Amino acid sequence: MPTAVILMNLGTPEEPTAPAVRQFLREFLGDPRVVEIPRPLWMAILHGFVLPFRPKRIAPAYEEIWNRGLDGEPVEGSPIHYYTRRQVELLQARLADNRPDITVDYAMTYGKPGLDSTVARLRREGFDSFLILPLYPQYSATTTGAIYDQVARIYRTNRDIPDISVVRDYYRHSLYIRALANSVREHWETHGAAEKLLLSFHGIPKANVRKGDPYETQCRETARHLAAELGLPDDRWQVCFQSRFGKAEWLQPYTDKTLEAWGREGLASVDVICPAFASDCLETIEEIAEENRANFQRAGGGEYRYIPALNARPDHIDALAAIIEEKIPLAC
Ligand SMILES: C=CC1=C(C)c2cc3[nH]c(cc4nc(cc5[nH]c(cc1n2)c(C)c5CCC(=O)O)C(CCC(=O)O)=C4C)c(C)c3C=C
Ligand SMILES: [Fe+2]
Ligand SMILES: [Fe+2]
Repeated sequence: MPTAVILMNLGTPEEPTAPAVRQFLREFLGDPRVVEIPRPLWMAILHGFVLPFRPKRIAPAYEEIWNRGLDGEPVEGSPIHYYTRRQVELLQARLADNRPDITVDYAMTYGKPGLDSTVARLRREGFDSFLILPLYPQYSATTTGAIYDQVARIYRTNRDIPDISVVRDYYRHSLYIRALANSVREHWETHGAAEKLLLSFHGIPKANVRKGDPYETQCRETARHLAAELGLPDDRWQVCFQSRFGKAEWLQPYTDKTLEAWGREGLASVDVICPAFASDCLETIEEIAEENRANFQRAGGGEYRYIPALNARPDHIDALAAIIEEKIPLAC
């Protein structure tokens, strides 16, 4: 049976302007999976304090990365959108020979194109079987959980329900770990290995983990597998969590505080990798490759090198293809 694979990523504003960022944040931060503060209180905060101010502050950061990836690499539009589309093209080409039964497409959890409209279009094209591959190696209710909600909405609003399955996580898939390890080794071959490897994962509130979100465990396991694959001793690497939002306590140690402390201690060099991001985006390019570099060096640190996300690397495409083929066995 022909199956449509839908890669899903977080999403991004339509353009790098305050109104477009506001529209994106309204949808994203309005999702109860993302912010679990009681609804009436959060709606008052979101509409009274966040949406009037944050878009104006964040739009210039989007402007910085728009049409430019890492080190000014030319990309079209927002990097997360660009790399997700590249992954679709490369996966389709990679699967073309062996798996003509599989078509690859994409959707964003927030912003465009949405899952509803992508599934509706593919159904008009004749697909009734779907595999959704969230580009989040580590499951969190705040990301992958939100995608399950959108699938549930499709079930709820269709009479003739399509067959949809979702890849819950792939944080310990051997080809994902191998692709991460290859990217670090290649980086070391070019630049030499830094004193420390910092593995920076997107954070979530600590309370979410206390209530049962397995994200932290999966991040720490990813890190252990990667360090083992690299043969890196425990004193050479550290897990941290970035992109804290709001006043509540998030997973620790925080990436920015750790880098500032290492800078103050005079660390001569650090390599930084972000294994939770399948594609470079605002949070890796602007926050990690630029802002945290400046903070580390201002505090007294030495060389700071960001190792790009797996993006369009052939070994990343191989890993995604293997995950898909394991979920959609060839019909005999
Ligand atoms: C407010 C709560 C947030 C949670 C929880 C959260 C979890 C989370 N996010 C990602 C991946 C990405 N987040 C990105 C941007 C982003 N994230 C938040 C907030 C939370 N994220 C905000 C408000 C923003 C927008 C930028 C800003 O205003 O600071 C992005 C980048 C999107 C882009 O356009 O490039 C990604 C990717 C993960 C993996 C995760 C939990 C595991
Ligand atoms: Fe986020
Ligand atoms: Fe950020």
